[in-house]
Amino acid sequence: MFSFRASVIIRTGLPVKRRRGLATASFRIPLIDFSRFKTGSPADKKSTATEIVSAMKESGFIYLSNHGIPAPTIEKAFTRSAEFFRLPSEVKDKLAWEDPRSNRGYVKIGRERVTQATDAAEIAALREKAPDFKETMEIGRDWDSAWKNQWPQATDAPEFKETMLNFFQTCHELHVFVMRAIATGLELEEGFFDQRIQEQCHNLRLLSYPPIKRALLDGEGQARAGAHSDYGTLTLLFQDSVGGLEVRNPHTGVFIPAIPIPGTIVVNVGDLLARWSNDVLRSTLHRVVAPAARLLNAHEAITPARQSIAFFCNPNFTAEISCLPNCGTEAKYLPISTEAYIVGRLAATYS
Ligand SMILES: O=C(O)CCC(=O)C(=O)O
Ligand SMILES: [Fe+2]
Repeated sequence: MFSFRASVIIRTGLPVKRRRGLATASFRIPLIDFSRFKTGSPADKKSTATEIVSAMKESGFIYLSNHGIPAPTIEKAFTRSAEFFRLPSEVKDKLAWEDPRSNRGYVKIGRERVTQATDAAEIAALREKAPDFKETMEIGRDWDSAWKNQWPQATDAPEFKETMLNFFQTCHELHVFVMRAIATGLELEEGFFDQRIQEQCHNLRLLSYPPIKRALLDGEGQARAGAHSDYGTLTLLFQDSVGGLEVRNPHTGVFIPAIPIPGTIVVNVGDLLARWSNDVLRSTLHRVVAPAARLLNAHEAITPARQSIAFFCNPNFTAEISCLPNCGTEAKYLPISTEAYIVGRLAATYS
């Protein structure tokens, strides 16, 4: 599955005019060996944390290698996810996503339109004109007292539930480590975030981008997933070898491919962590476009199917998100609870 050639750093090298002269806008998504933080010497640990935080200040995106999640665990999650999406529509539709407060269930193609627009009418018009060409399955913590996951029957999707619950837990644990690295890199106490993220208010999203005719993706504003930022602290993104994820260089506005690198996880900062850090850390726009299409015949081309899994990490829903220490002297934003922020964003993007 993960068979693409690896490349470590992406640079656009485009010149950009800054207030004080001309600078080269290099845009990097660095590849960071996370074992140096988890098991390295104190000096290795500190330098890795600093490297992560500087990348999160600059591009908001990193590739993490040696992250500790075994390849077979990821492969199993991809296999079970693919099996789920192959179920008949009638079966999946019975598990439909219903409420942004729950944010659980199956989202069929066209129901979500990720965007930076905030006006509900504008988003509805975009969804009508250029919906996202993807279907997703959203999974939350399974022990929530108010909201229940929408599990398929075990007879329809054997081992789906167990696999996804294990994967959820595994991703949560990695998230805790990455947040420790961020705390260290921000010169906070290493465990600063631990108590603020332990309730696992996260969202595991399985994504399936079906093969589609190239012509359908050629419309204005049309992408497999429109340009957007994520909402929470961090996103852990697992992608197959097809490609299509692009990240916007904030200095030039140019989107550049975040090509799949075998064995790595793409980690990006979400809006809530950017807000928490008073915009010291950057939540960067990204999108999914269709990779090169295969010709069906002389007139039509088809893009290959793509699969990815995003683990959207959130602080505890009741956590108050207000300017972190060491992130400027003046808070740019009013304090807000995680829940108020996330539910507000989700309510605007779904039909
Ligand atoms: O599928 C991908 O590679 C990215 C998906 C994504 O950015 C999202 O769901 O927020
Ligand atoms: Fe995203």
